[in-house]
Amino acid sequence: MNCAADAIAALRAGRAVGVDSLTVAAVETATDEFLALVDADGRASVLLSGARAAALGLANQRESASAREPVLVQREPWLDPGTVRGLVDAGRDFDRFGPGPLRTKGLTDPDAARAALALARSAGLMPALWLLETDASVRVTTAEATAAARPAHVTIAARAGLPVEGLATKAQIVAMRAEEDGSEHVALLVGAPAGKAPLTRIHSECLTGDVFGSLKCDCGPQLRAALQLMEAEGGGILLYLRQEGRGIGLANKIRAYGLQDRGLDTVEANHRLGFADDERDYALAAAMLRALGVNEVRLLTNNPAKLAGLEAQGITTERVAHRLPANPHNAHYLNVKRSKSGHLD
Ligand SMILES: Nc1nc2c(ncn2[C@@H]2O[C@H](COP(=O)(O)OP(=O)(O)OP(=O)(O)O)[C@@H](O)[C@H]2O)c(=O)[nH]1
Ligand SMILES: [Zn+2]
Repeated sequence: MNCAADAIAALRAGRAVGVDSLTVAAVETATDEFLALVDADGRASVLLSGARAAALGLANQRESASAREPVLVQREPWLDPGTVRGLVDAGRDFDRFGPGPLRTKGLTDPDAARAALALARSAGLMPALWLLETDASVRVTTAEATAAARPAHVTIAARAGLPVEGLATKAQIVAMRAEEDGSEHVALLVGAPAGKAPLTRIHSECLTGDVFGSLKCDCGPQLRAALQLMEAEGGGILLYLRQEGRGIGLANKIRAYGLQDRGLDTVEANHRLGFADDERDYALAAAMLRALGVNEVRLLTNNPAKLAGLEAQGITTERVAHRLPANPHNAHYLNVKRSKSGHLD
């Protein structure tokens, strides 16, 4: 039984989840009816990520608080569920002055709190949770929830041939499942990836760019160019990781786009939502390569974190630059990635 997958589904469905000593429910999905049942007298406090607390000006209220540490907001009589939903939603920051004054309080189990927030991110929800005083039927341990946020073990679920538009070479698609959270990821083997270090691309899911051709990023052109380069070499490996929005999930990425419409850049928008600039991790990519019998790659990327991430997992990695021409919509985004996120030229 995969407890973390159960817990992720429960958070999405607006139900309570136990993470060791804590019981939480997502602010985004818990309804008034549910809260009336589990928190009849309105005592549940509100757990925020450190980054979101910082955006609300709350991070420095306690000695130990830093942008990375979870922060617990004390419940006040005027802090009704609707007000809390507005407070945790960064898209509402521009509408009005926030309610207040808010006060933080100490956490009894910061590790479980951090793990519970990681679970909300795995569920693709805002990083904001009700801290309830009831029991939950779905329970995970801090260790299970933490591992689910950074899956590192895969099993091959299925494989088949796949004809791909624009490729004369045969491709094979291999579906893999992460053991920690049950998430599904894909490897596309183009031609015959031969030699000791095959040409490889680690591609993070971008529904808007990959499928709809969004011009806000460079994902679609990078994906297609990578396949062409692999074909030209006679073979290569594309790992398609379900790390939408640099690991914050689809709805949160679209929230980030909404904030970018208001003038924030790609990094500022993630912080305002309560996330780190980049929530991805590449242990899973390394595990997928190992499952394919590959220990050494030439990696198409401009992102040093991908190189470091694979090297840290013992995959020997050489970089092959992968820069595509900018367009008027993504030029600023690509500049910010270079100046703030350390992307290489
Ligand atoms: N949170 C967030 N995610 C974004 C944004 N734009 C694109 N993404 C996501 O960023 C990921 C791709 O990251 P990139 O930085 O383009 O590329 P990279 O994978 O880090 O590095 P390269 O290997 O050099 O392409 C995908 O998961 C996209 O969904 C944005 O403005 N905000
Ligand atoms: Zn993209």
